[in-house]
Amino acid sequence: MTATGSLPAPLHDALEKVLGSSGLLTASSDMASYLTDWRNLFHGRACAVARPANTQACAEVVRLCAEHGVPVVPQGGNTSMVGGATPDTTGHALVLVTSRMNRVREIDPIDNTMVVEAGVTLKAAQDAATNAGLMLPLSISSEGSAEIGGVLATNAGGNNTVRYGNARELVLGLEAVLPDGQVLDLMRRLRKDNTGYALRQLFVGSEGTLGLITTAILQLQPKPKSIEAALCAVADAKTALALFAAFRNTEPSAIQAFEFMSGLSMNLVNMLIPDAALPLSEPAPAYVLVELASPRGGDALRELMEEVLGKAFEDGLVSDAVLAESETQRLALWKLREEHAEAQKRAGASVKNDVSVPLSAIPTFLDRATAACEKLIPGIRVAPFGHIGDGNIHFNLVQPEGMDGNAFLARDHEMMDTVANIVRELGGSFSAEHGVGQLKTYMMPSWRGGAELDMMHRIKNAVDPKDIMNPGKIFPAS
Ligand SMILES: O=C(O)CC[C@@H](O)C(=O)O
Ligand SMILES: [Zn+2]
Repeated sequence: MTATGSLPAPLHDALEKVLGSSGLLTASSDMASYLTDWRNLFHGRACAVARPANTQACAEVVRLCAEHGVPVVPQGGNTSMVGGATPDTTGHALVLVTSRMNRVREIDPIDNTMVVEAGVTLKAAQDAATNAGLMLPLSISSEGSAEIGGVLATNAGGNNTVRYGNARELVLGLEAVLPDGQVLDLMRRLRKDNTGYALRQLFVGSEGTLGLITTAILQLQPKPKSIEAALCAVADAKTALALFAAFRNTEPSAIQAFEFMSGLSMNLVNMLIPDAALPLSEPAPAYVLVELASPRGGDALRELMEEVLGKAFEDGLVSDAVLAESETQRLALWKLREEHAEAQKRAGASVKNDVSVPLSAIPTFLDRATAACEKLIPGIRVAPFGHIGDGNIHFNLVQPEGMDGNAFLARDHEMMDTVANIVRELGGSFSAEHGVGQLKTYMMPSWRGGAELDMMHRIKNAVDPKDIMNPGKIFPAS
Protein backbone atom coordinates (compact mmCIF):
# COMPACT_ATOMS: atom_id res chain seq x y z
CA MET A 1 0.00 0.00 0.00
CA THR A 2 1.40 3.42 -0.88
CA ALA A 3 1.02 6.49 1.30
CA THR A 4 -0.61 8.36 -1.57
CA GLY A 5 -4.31 8.45 -2.19
CA SER A 6 -5.67 10.13 -5.27
CA LEU A 7 -6.16 13.85 -5.47
CA PRO A 8 -8.88 14.66 -8.02
CA ALA A 9 -7.24 16.51 -10.95
CA PRO A 10 -9.47 19.64 -10.79
CA LEU A 11 -8.78 19.95 -7.06
CA HIS A 12 -5.07 19.45 -7.65
CA ASP A 13 -4.98 22.29 -10.16
CA ALA A 14 -7.03 24.63 -8.01
CA LEU A 15 -4.87 23.91 -4.95
CA GLU A 16 -1.68 24.44 -6.90
CA LYS A 17 -2.92 27.87 -7.94
CA VAL A 18 -3.42 28.80 -4.28
CA LEU A 19 -0.30 27.18 -2.85
CA GLY A 20 2.24 27.16 -5.65
CA SER A 21 3.94 23.85 -6.40
CA SER A 22 6.20 24.04 -3.32
CA GLY A 23 3.18 24.38 -1.01
CA LEU A 24 1.47 21.25 -2.30
CA LEU A 25 3.08 17.85 -1.78
CA THR A 26 1.73 14.78 -3.53
CA ALA A 27 4.70 12.42 -3.91
CA SER A 28 4.67 9.72 -1.24
CA SER A 29 8.31 10.36 -0.31
CA ASP A 30 7.52 14.06 0.33
CA MET A 31 4.41 13.24 2.33
CA ALA A 32 5.81 10.38 4.43
CA SER A 33 6.78 12.35 7.55
CA TYR A 34 3.28 13.89 7.74
CA LEU A 35 1.55 10.52 7.67
CA THR A 36 2.80 9.08 10.91
CA ASP A 37 3.09 10.42 14.44
CA TRP A 38 6.29 11.02 16.41
CA ARG A 39 6.03 7.62 18.12
CA ASN A 40 5.43 5.86 14.82
CA LEU A 41 2.26 4.29 16.22
CA PHE A 42 -0.30 5.65 13.76
CA HIS A 43 0.09 5.33 10.01
CA GLY A 44 -2.20 7.06 7.57
CA ARG A 45 -2.48 7.85 3.89
CA ALA A 46 -3.38 11.11 2.21
CA CYS A 47 -4.14 12.47 -1.25
CA ALA A 48 -1.93 15.52 -0.60
CA VAL A 49 -0.17 17.62 1.99
CA ALA A 50 -0.87 21.36 1.80
CA ARG A 51 1.42 23.92 3.41
CA PRO A 52 -0.35 27.27 3.19
CA ALA A 53 1.50 30.40 4.29
CA ASN A 54 -1.40 32.54 5.52
CA THR A 55 -5.01 32.51 6.65
CA GLN A 56 -6.39 33.34 3.24
CA ALA A 57 -4.61 30.37 1.68
CA CYS A 58 -5.85 28.12 4.50
CA ALA A 59 -9.39 29.30 3.87
CA GLU A 60 -9.08 28.63 0.15
CA VAL A 61 -7.66 25.15 0.75
CA VAL A 62 -10.46 24.24 3.15
CA ARG A 63 -13.12 25.73 0.86
CA LEU A 64 -11.84 23.80 -2.15
CA CYS A 65 -11.58 20.57 -0.17
CA ALA A 66 -15.12 21.00 1.13
CA GLU A 67 -16.36 21.62 -2.39
CA HIS A 68 -14.77 18.34 -3.53
CA GLY A 69 -15.76 16.41 -0.41
CA VAL A 70 -12.13 15.90 0.59
CA PRO A 71 -11.54 15.76 4.37
CA VAL A 72 -8.90 18.03 5.92
CA VAL A 73 -6.58 16.86 8.70
CA PRO A 74 -4.88 19.81 10.41
CA GLN A 75 -1.32 19.22 11.56
CA GLY A 76 1.06 21.42 13.52
CA GLY A 77 4.22 20.05 15.14
CA ASN A 78 2.89 16.47 14.89
CA THR A 79 3.43 15.79 18.61
CA SER A 80 0.01 14.29 19.38
CA MET A 81 0.00 11.41 21.85
CA VAL A 82 -3.29 10.05 20.52
CA GLY A 83 -2.95 10.14 16.73
CA GLY A 84 -4.87 13.42 16.59
CA ALA A 85 -3.00 14.77 13.55
CA THR A 86 -2.59 11.56 11.54
CA PRO A 87 -5.07 10.87 8.70
CA ASP A 88 -6.90 7.58 8.41
CA THR A 89 -5.82 4.87 5.99
CA THR A 90 -8.32 5.57 3.20
CA GLY A 91 -6.05 8.09 1.44
CA HIS A 92 -9.00 10.46 0.91
CA ALA A 93 -7.86 13.21 3.25
CA LEU A 94 -5.58 16.17 2.69
CA VAL A 95 -3.19 17.01 5.51
CA LEU A 96 -3.05 20.77 6.11
CA VAL A 97 0.24 21.68 7.77
CA THR A 98 0.35 25.06 9.51
CA SER A 99 4.13 25.30 10.06
CA ARG A 100 4.68 28.03 7.47
CA MET A 101 2.43 30.41 9.40
CA ASN A 102 5.13 31.06 11.92
CA ARG A 103 5.11 34.74 12.79
CA VAL A 104 4.76 36.28 16.20
CA ARG A 105 2.91 39.33 14.91
CA GLU A 106 2.82 41.54 17.95
CA ILE A 107 3.49 41.71 21.67
CA ASP A 108 1.77 44.43 23.67
CA PRO A 109 3.25 45.14 27.10
CA ILE A 110 0.26 47.19 28.27
CA ASP A 111 -2.36 44.63 27.27
CA ASN A 112 0.11 41.89 28.24
CA THR A 113 -0.83 40.01 25.08
CA MET A 114 0.80 38.31 22.15
CA VAL A 115 -0.64 37.85 18.65
CA VAL A 116 0.71 34.63 17.29
CA GLU A 117 0.17 32.52 14.18
CA ALA A 118 -0.76 28.84 14.38
CA GLY A 119 2.58 27.51 13.14
CA VAL A 120 4.79 29.22 15.72
CA THR A 121 6.30 26.60 18.00
CA LEU A 122 5.42 26.99 21.65
CA LYS A 123 9.12 27.44 22.43
CA ALA A 124 9.47 30.25 19.87
CA ALA A 125 6.39 31.95 21.34
CA GLN A 126 7.81 31.61 24.87
CA ASP A 127 11.14 33.04 23.73
CA ALA A 128 9.48 35.98 22.01
CA ALA A 129 7.54 36.77 25.19
CA THR A 130 10.70 36.46 27.30
CA ASN A 131 12.63 38.75 24.96
CA ALA A 132 9.90 41.33 25.42
CA GLY A 133 10.32 41.08 29.21
CA LEU A 134 7.14 39.02 29.66
CA MET A 135 6.21 35.36 30.03
CA LEU A 136 3.95 33.00 28.11
CA PRO A 137 2.94 30.74 31.00
CA LEU A 138 2.45 27.47 29.16
CA SER A 139 5.09 24.78 29.17
CA ILE A 140 4.91 21.21 27.86
CA SER A 141 7.62 18.63 27.21
CA SER A 142 7.19 18.84 23.43
CA GLU A 143 7.30 22.65 23.32
CA GLY A 144 10.28 22.68 20.93
CA SER A 145 8.11 21.10 18.20
CA ALA A 146 4.48 21.60 19.29
CA GLU A 147 2.87 24.54 17.50
CA ILE A 148 0.38 27.07 18.85
CA GLY A 149 -2.47 25.84 16.62
CA GLY A 150 -2.21 22.30 17.96
CA VAL A 151 -1.53 23.47 21.49
CA LEU A 152 -4.83 25.37 21.42
CA ALA A 153 -6.78 22.77 19.46
CA THR A 154 -5.91 20.23 22.15
CA ASN A 155 -6.18 22.64 25.10
CA ALA A 156 -2.66 21.66 26.18
CA GLY A 157 -1.96 21.66 29.91
CA GLY A 158 1.55 20.88 31.02
CA ASN A 159 3.83 22.00 33.80
CA ASN A 160 2.40 25.40 34.70
CA THR A 161 -1.33 24.59 34.73
CA VAL A 162 -1.13 24.44 38.51
CA ARG A 163 -0.68 28.22 38.52
CA TYR A 164 -1.89 29.66 35.23
CA GLY A 165 -4.43 27.15 33.96
CA ASN A 166 -4.62 25.21 30.70
CA ALA A 167 -4.23 26.72 27.22
CA ARG A 168 -7.92 27.59 27.35
CA GLU A 169 -7.34 30.09 30.13
CA LEU A 170 -4.76 31.98 28.06
CA VAL A 171 -6.80 32.54 24.90
CA LEU A 172 -8.33 35.99 24.58
CA GLY A 173 -8.81 36.07 20.82
CA LEU A 174 -8.88 33.58 17.99
CA GLU A 175 -9.13 33.35 14.23
CA ALA A 176 -10.27 30.09 12.66
CA VAL A 177 -11.22 28.76 9.26
CA LEU A 178 -14.60 27.06 9.35
CA PRO A 179 -15.29 23.78 7.51
CA ASP A 180 -16.84 25.65 4.56
CA GLY A 181 -13.82 27.94 4.19
CA GLN A 182 -15.24 31.02 5.92
CA VAL A 183 -12.83 32.89 8.18
CA LEU A 184 -14.21 33.42 11.66
CA ASP A 185 -12.58 36.52 13.15
CA LEU A 186 -12.72 36.50 16.96
CA MET A 187 -9.51 38.48 17.39
CA ARG A 188 -10.61 40.59 20.35
CA ARG A 189 -8.13 41.11 23.14
CA LEU A 190 -10.70 41.76 25.82
CA ARG A 191 -10.80 40.53 29.40
CA LYS A 192 -14.49 41.21 29.48
CA ASP A 193 -16.77 40.47 26.54
CA ASN A 194 -20.12 38.90 27.34
CA THR A 195 -21.74 39.12 23.94
CA GLY A 196 -23.31 35.74 23.45
CA TYR A 197 -21.51 32.42 23.22
CA ALA A 198 -17.72 32.49 23.75
CA LEU A 199 -17.16 30.83 20.39
CA ARG A 200 -13.37 30.85 20.66
CA GLN A 201 -13.61 28.38 23.52
CA LEU A 202 -15.45 25.96 21.26
CA PHE A 203 -12.33 25.57 19.14
CA VAL A 204 -10.01 25.13 22.10
CA GLY A 205 -9.94 21.41 22.83
CA SER A 206 -12.01 20.50 19.75
CA GLU A 207 -8.96 18.77 18.21
CA GLY A 208 -9.48 20.33 14.78
CA THR A 209 -12.93 18.82 14.34
CA LEU A 210 -14.76 22.16 14.09
CA GLY A 211 -12.29 24.24 12.13
CA LEU A 212 -8.69 25.23 11.71
CA ILE A 213 -7.16 27.65 14.20
CA THR A 214 -4.97 30.10 12.28
CA THR A 215 -4.11 32.91 14.72
CA ALA A 216 -4.58 33.63 18.41
CA ILE A 217 -4.21 36.37 20.98
CA LEU A 218 -2.70 34.97 24.15
CA GLN A 219 -2.63 36.44 27.62
CA LEU A 220 0.92 36.90 28.94
CA GLN A 221 2.22 37.29 32.47
CA PRO A 222 5.02 39.35 33.99
CA LYS A 223 8.40 37.64 33.65
CA PRO A 224 9.46 36.24 37.03
CA LYS A 225 12.43 38.02 38.60
CA SER A 226 13.13 35.12 40.90
CA ILE A 227 12.69 31.40 40.28
CA GLU A 228 13.61 28.57 42.62
CA ALA A 229 13.55 24.92 41.65
CA ALA A 230 14.21 21.85 43.77
CA LEU A 231 14.27 18.14 43.12
CA CYS A 232 13.14 16.21 46.17
CA ALA A 233 13.32 12.52 47.01
CA VAL A 234 10.05 11.30 48.52
CA ALA A 235 8.70 7.94 49.60
CA ASP A 236 5.54 7.89 47.47
CA ALA A 237 2.67 9.92 46.05
CA LYS A 238 1.14 10.38 49.48
CA THR A 239 4.23 12.18 50.75
CA ALA A 240 4.45 14.12 47.49
CA LEU A 241 0.92 15.39 48.13
CA ALA A 242 1.77 16.26 51.72
CA LEU A 243 4.69 18.28 50.38
CA PHE A 244 2.37 19.99 47.89
CA ALA A 245 0.04 20.90 50.73
CA ALA A 246 2.99 22.28 52.71
CA PHE A 247 3.87 24.68 49.87
CA ARG A 248 0.25 25.53 49.16
CA ASN A 249 -0.54 26.26 52.78
CA THR A 250 2.50 28.51 53.11
CA GLU A 251 2.36 30.52 49.89
CA PRO A 252 -0.03 29.14 47.24
CA SER A 253 0.65 31.92 44.74
CA ALA A 254 4.36 31.07 44.57
CA ILE A 255 3.95 27.54 43.14
CA GLN A 256 4.66 27.51 39.40
CA ALA A 257 5.07 23.75 38.91
CA PHE A 258 4.72 20.68 41.08
CA GLU A 259 5.69 17.51 39.24
CA PHE A 260 5.84 13.87 40.32
CA MET A 261 8.12 11.16 38.94
CA SER A 262 8.13 7.51 39.97
CA GLY A 263 11.49 5.89 40.68
CA LEU A 264 11.04 3.51 37.76
CA SER A 265 10.36 6.26 35.26
CA MET A 266 13.24 8.37 36.54
CA ASN A 267 15.49 5.35 36.29
CA LEU A 268 14.65 5.04 32.58
CA VAL A 269 15.61 8.70 32.10
CA ASN A 270 18.93 8.16 33.89
CA MET A 271 19.69 5.05 31.85
CA LEU A 272 18.52 6.09 28.40
CA ILE A 273 18.98 9.85 28.11
CA PRO A 274 22.51 11.22 27.80
CA ASP A 275 23.42 14.01 30.27
CA ALA A 276 20.51 13.25 32.57
CA ALA A 277 22.19 12.06 35.74
CA LEU A 278 20.38 12.14 39.06
CA PRO A 279 22.00 14.81 41.28
CA LEU A 280 21.02 13.02 44.52
CA SER A 281 23.24 10.63 46.47
CA GLU A 282 20.91 7.64 45.98
CA PRO A 283 17.90 6.72 43.88
CA ALA A 284 14.56 7.16 45.66
CA PRO A 285 11.14 5.48 45.34
CA ALA A 286 9.75 8.73 43.89
CA TYR A 287 10.63 12.34 43.19
CA VAL A 288 9.05 15.77 43.15
CA LEU A 289 10.23 18.70 41.07
CA VAL A 290 8.87 21.87 42.62
CA GLU A 291 9.31 25.30 41.09
CA LEU A 292 8.44 28.61 42.72
CA ALA A 293 8.41 31.91 40.86
CA SER A 294 7.79 35.52 41.70
CA PRO A 295 7.74 38.80 39.76
CA ARG A 296 9.71 40.28 42.68
CA GLY A 297 13.47 39.84 43.03
CA GLY A 298 15.43 39.43 46.25
CA ASP A 299 15.86 36.47 48.57
CA ALA A 300 12.27 35.96 49.66
CA LEU A 301 11.57 33.05 47.33
CA ARG A 302 14.75 31.21 48.28
CA GLU A 303 13.85 31.68 51.93
CA LEU A 304 10.38 30.32 51.26
CA MET A 305 11.78 27.25 49.49
CA GLU A 306 14.27 26.61 52.33
CA GLU A 307 11.64 27.15 55.01
CA VAL A 308 9.15 24.69 53.51
CA LEU A 309 11.76 22.09 52.60
CA GLY A 310 13.47 22.43 56.00
CA LYS A 311 10.20 21.68 57.75
CA ALA A 312 9.47 18.86 55.27
CA PHE A 313 12.81 17.24 56.18
CA GLU A 314 11.94 17.51 59.87
CA ASP A 315 8.51 16.00 59.24
CA GLY A 316 10.02 13.15 57.28
CA LEU A 317 8.32 14.08 54.00
CA VAL A 318 11.56 14.56 52.08
CA SER A 319 14.64 12.37 52.47
CA ASP A 320 16.97 14.29 50.15
CA ALA A 321 16.77 17.37 47.97
CA VAL A 322 18.82 19.48 45.64
CA LEU A 323 18.11 23.15 45.02
CA ALA A 324 19.15 24.69 41.71
CA GLU A 325 21.96 27.19 42.32
CA SER A 326 21.97 28.59 38.78
CA GLU A 327 19.83 28.75 35.66
CA THR A 328 21.94 25.94 34.18
CA GLN A 329 21.18 23.74 37.17
CA ARG A 330 17.51 24.61 37.03
CA LEU A 331 17.37 23.55 33.39
CA ALA A 332 19.25 20.35 34.26
CA LEU A 333 16.59 19.53 36.87
CA TRP A 334 13.86 20.18 34.30
CA LYS A 335 15.62 17.91 31.82
CA LEU A 336 15.17 15.11 34.35
CA ARG A 337 11.43 15.74 34.16
CA GLU A 338 10.94 16.56 30.51
CA GLU A 339 12.71 13.51 29.11
CA HIS A 340 10.32 10.93 30.57
CA ALA A 341 8.31 10.58 27.35
CA GLU A 342 11.47 10.18 25.27
CA ALA A 343 13.05 7.73 27.74
CA GLN A 344 9.91 5.60 27.71
CA LYS A 345 9.92 5.62 23.93
CA ARG A 346 13.49 4.33 23.98
CA ALA A 347 12.59 1.65 26.53
CA GLY A 348 10.28 -0.11 24.06
CA ALA A 349 6.57 -0.12 23.38
CA SER A 350 4.46 1.77 25.88
CA VAL A 351 0.81 2.45 26.53
CA LYS A 352 -0.08 5.91 27.79
CA ASN A 353 -2.84 6.58 30.26
CA ASP A 354 -3.10 10.34 30.68
CA VAL A 355 -5.54 10.39 33.57
CA SER A 356 -6.71 12.78 36.23
CA VAL A 357 -8.36 12.09 39.55
CA PRO A 358 -9.04 14.30 42.57
CA LEU A 359 -5.75 14.94 44.35
CA SER A 360 -6.90 13.04 47.41
CA ALA A 361 -7.48 9.91 45.29
CA ILE A 362 -4.03 9.79 43.67
CA PRO A 363 -2.36 7.41 46.17
CA THR A 364 -5.28 4.96 45.99
CA PHE A 365 -5.33 5.25 42.21
CA LEU A 366 -1.62 4.50 41.90
CA ASP A 367 -1.79 1.52 44.26
CA ARG A 368 -4.84 -0.03 42.64
CA ALA A 369 -3.86 0.62 39.04
CA THR A 370 -0.32 -0.67 39.58
CA ALA A 371 -1.57 -3.89 41.16
CA ALA A 372 -4.17 -4.41 38.42
CA CYS A 373 -1.69 -3.87 35.55
CA GLU A 374 0.98 -6.05 37.14
CA LYS A 375 -1.61 -8.79 37.43
CA LEU A 376 -2.75 -8.30 33.83
CA ILE A 377 0.72 -8.49 32.29
CA PRO A 378 3.40 -9.93 34.56
CA GLY A 379 6.70 -8.08 34.17
CA ILE A 380 5.01 -4.90 32.91
CA ARG A 381 6.93 -1.79 33.88
CA VAL A 382 4.56 0.69 35.52
CA ALA A 383 6.22 4.07 35.06
CA PRO A 384 3.95 6.89 36.23
CA PHE A 385 4.91 10.55 36.34
CA GLY A 386 3.17 13.84 35.76
CA HIS A 387 1.50 16.96 36.98
CA ILE A 388 0.51 15.79 40.45
CA GLY A 389 -0.39 19.33 41.53
CA ASP A 390 -3.24 19.17 38.96
CA GLY A 391 -4.22 15.59 39.82
CA ASN A 392 -2.92 14.58 36.37
CA ILE A 393 -0.80 11.44 36.26
CA HIS A 394 0.72 9.96 33.12
CA PHE A 395 0.16 6.37 34.20
CA ASN A 396 2.35 4.90 31.51
CA LEU A 397 2.96 1.22 31.02
CA VAL A 398 6.19 0.06 29.43
CA GLN A 399 6.47 -3.40 27.91
CA PRO A 400 8.15 -6.13 29.95
CA GLU A 401 11.79 -6.51 29.03
CA GLY A 402 12.19 -9.09 26.30
CA MET A 403 8.52 -9.08 25.29
CA ASP A 404 7.64 -8.41 21.66
CA GLY A 405 6.52 -4.77 21.43
CA ASN A 406 3.70 -5.48 19.02
CA ALA A 407 2.33 -8.27 21.20
CA PHE A 408 2.31 -5.77 24.07
CA LEU A 409 0.57 -3.07 22.01
CA ALA A 410 -2.01 -5.57 20.79
CA ARG A 411 -3.31 -5.57 24.36
CA ASP A 412 -3.53 -1.77 24.65
CA HIS A 413 -7.30 -1.64 25.13
CA GLU A 414 -7.15 -4.18 27.93
CA MET A 415 -4.56 -2.04 29.71
CA MET A 416 -6.35 1.23 29.02
CA ASP A 417 -9.67 -0.16 30.20
CA THR A 418 -8.14 -1.67 33.34
CA VAL A 419 -6.74 1.73 34.28
CA ALA A 420 -9.80 3.68 33.15
CA ASN A 421 -12.19 1.57 35.23
CA ILE A 422 -10.26 2.47 38.36
CA VAL A 423 -10.14 6.10 37.30
CA ARG A 424 -13.89 6.08 36.81
CA GLU A 425 -14.52 4.65 40.28
CA LEU A 426 -12.41 7.47 41.70
CA GLY A 427 -14.28 10.20 39.82
CA GLY A 428 -11.53 10.98 37.31
CA SER A 429 -11.02 11.49 33.57
CA PHE A 430 -9.51 9.05 31.07
CA SER A 431 -7.78 11.89 29.19
CA ALA A 432 -6.60 14.84 31.22
CA GLU A 433 -4.50 16.73 28.69
CA HIS A 434 -3.63 14.68 25.59
CA GLY A 435 -7.16 14.59 24.21
CA VAL A 436 -9.05 11.78 22.48
CA GLY A 437 -7.54 11.81 18.99
CA GLN A 438 -8.12 8.50 17.22
CA LEU A 439 -6.66 6.36 20.00
CA LYS A 440 -9.42 6.90 22.54
CA THR A 441 -12.53 7.44 20.43
CA TYR A 442 -13.77 4.00 21.46
CA MET A 443 -13.95 5.18 25.06
CA MET A 444 -16.24 8.12 24.36
CA PRO A 445 -19.63 6.33 24.41
CA SER A 446 -19.07 4.77 27.79
CA TRP A 447 -17.41 7.84 29.32
CA ARG A 448 -19.16 10.75 27.67
CA GLY A 449 -22.27 9.03 26.33
CA GLY A 450 -25.87 10.13 26.75
CA ALA A 451 -26.59 13.84 26.63
CA GLU A 452 -22.93 14.87 26.68
CA LEU A 453 -21.81 13.01 23.55
CA ASP A 454 -25.16 13.80 21.93
CA MET A 455 -24.56 17.52 22.39
CA MET A 456 -21.03 17.19 21.00
CA HIS A 457 -22.49 15.41 17.95
CA ARG A 458 -25.07 18.14 17.49
CA ILE A 459 -22.42 20.86 17.61
CA LYS A 460 -20.21 18.95 15.17
CA ASN A 461 -23.12 18.35 12.78
CA ALA A 462 -24.20 21.99 12.91
CA VAL A 463 -20.71 23.40 12.27
CA ASP A 464 -19.38 20.68 9.97
CA PRO A 465 -22.32 18.80 8.43
CA LYS A 466 -20.12 17.22 5.73
CA ASP A 467 -17.56 15.95 8.28
CA ILE A 468 -14.72 17.74 6.52
CA MET A 469 -12.59 18.65 9.52
CA ASN A 470 -10.42 15.96 11.06
CA PRO A 471 -12.81 13.04 10.63
CA GLY A 472 -12.35 10.02 12.85
CA LYS A 473 -11.12 12.08 15.80
CA ILE A 474 -12.97 12.43 19.13
CA PHE A 475 -16.13 10.73 17.80
CA PRO A 476 -16.32 6.95 17.52
CA ALA A 477 -17.25 5.63 14.09
CA SER A 478 -21.02 5.40 13.94
O1 LIG B 1 4.63 10.76 27.67
C1 LIG B 1 3.63 11.08 28.28
O2 LIG B 1 2.75 10.28 28.56
C2 LIG B 1 3.43 12.52 28.77
C3 LIG B 1 4.00 13.57 27.93
C4 LIG B 1 3.75 14.99 28.46
O3 LIG B 1 2.39 15.22 28.63
C5 LIG B 1 4.51 15.25 29.71
O4 LIG B 1 3.91 15.65 30.69
O5 LIG B 1 5.74 15.08 29.69
ZN1 LIG C 1 1.89 16.02 30.61
